[in-house]
Amino acid sequence: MITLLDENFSQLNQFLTEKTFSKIFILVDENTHEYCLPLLLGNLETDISFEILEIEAGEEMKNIQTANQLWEILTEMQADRKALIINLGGGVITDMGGFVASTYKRGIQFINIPTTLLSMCDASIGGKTGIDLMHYKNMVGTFSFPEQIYVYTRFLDTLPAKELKSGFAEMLKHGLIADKKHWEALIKLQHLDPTGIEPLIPQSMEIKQEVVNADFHEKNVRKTLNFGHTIGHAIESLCLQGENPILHGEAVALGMICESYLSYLEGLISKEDSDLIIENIQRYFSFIDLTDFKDEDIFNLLLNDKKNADAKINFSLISSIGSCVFDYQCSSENIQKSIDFYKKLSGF
Ligand SMILES: NC(=O)c1ccc[n+]([C@@H]2O[C@H](COP(=O)([O-])OP(=O)(O)OC[C@H]3O[C@@H](n4cnc5c(N)ncnc54)[C@H](O)[C@@H]3O)[C@@H](O)[C@H]2O)c1
Ligand SMILES: O=C(O)C(=O)C[C@@H](O)[C@H](O)[C@H](O)COP(=O)(O)O
Ligand SMILES: [Zn+2]
Repeated sequence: MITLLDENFSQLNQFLTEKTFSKIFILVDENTHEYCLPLLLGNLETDISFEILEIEAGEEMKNIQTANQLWEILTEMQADRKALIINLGGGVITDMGGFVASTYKRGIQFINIPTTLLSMCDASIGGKTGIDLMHYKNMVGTFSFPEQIYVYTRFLDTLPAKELKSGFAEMLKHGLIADKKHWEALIKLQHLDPTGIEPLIPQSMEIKQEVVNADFHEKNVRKTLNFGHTIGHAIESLCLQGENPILHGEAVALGMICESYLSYLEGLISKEDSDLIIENIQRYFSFIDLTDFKDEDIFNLLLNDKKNADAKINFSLISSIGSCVFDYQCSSENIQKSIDFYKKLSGF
């Protein structure tokens, strides 16, 4: 289902020839419109008519208002159940487009063409679609697989460095939860650029795909993909409410620092491993200033995490580099200590 596209996009053209779609809707944001759509259209060979749907770029757009606008446009354009949505973009586009497709007329088909590192390695794979609600991350959504995922890594050539780094955080996560060798190969990279990262992308895609295949609906092992996200999502949500939103990968990097330290505090990993993980994440990611956030607000967000059950916060924690436990409950004292640890380390 994941295909690495050749330079003529022939696998995509073949797919469109074999199917009988009534119409194609290509969802882009302003940047993927400018940098990625020309390449797609230059290679697209199909008799099926298509429309371009463009939204503004950014996490702030991943909400019900945008979804509503897209449902309305599809309705006005009389999209029927044989219509196809092509999501051309990063995780915001694949999450949003997948959500709109999987709910419009109770579900039409969609394919993902990821254009960021983060969406290539993570967001386009696994069928989690959704939108944010009141700044709570991904609160409304569906589990719906795309028909196809087409990956073309040349899209990374125009991706801003900050966005490349954001995707790298999810790759580090894949190594930490499932594959020590992958982690070691990733941290060998001194500078992050598409050429250095590209050979490591297939392994990250494979880790994600394998976990999803084992537990599509996140009843058990899929929760490991959420390592770093319990605290990460809480901070990402708080930042989204303020003047300085941070990127998802930046939040995950912060979350992985706190949750690695928490893994140590809970006796799951040694201090040496915790230090090694944290030092390496720090090499790539600058610290985020948490001084404006109240601990109470962080804890309130943690209490709404999707992995929780029976009013208990369930963490996914590292049990060694390359393995992860889930549904792990920690003392409030240790959770607080892990946040204090980050604050102290960051020096703000
Ligand atoms: N569904 C999942 O499994 C999953 C997994 C991880 C993250 N996510 C979600 O993904 C989102 C983050 O995704 P993202 O980091 O891709 O963000 P994004 O979609 O906002 O893209 C990042 C930025 O890069 C621009 N861009 C995209 N491709 C480009 C290209 N080739 N050249 C130049 N600019 C380009 C975009 O316009 C945007 O400004 C978050 O909402 C996160 O919650 C979902
Ligand atoms: O695919 C998954 O499962 C993940 O947890 C991957 C995460 O990187 C991603 O950020 C996902 O959107 C988080 O999902 P959520 O259920 O915690 O909102
Ligand atoms: Zn993530």
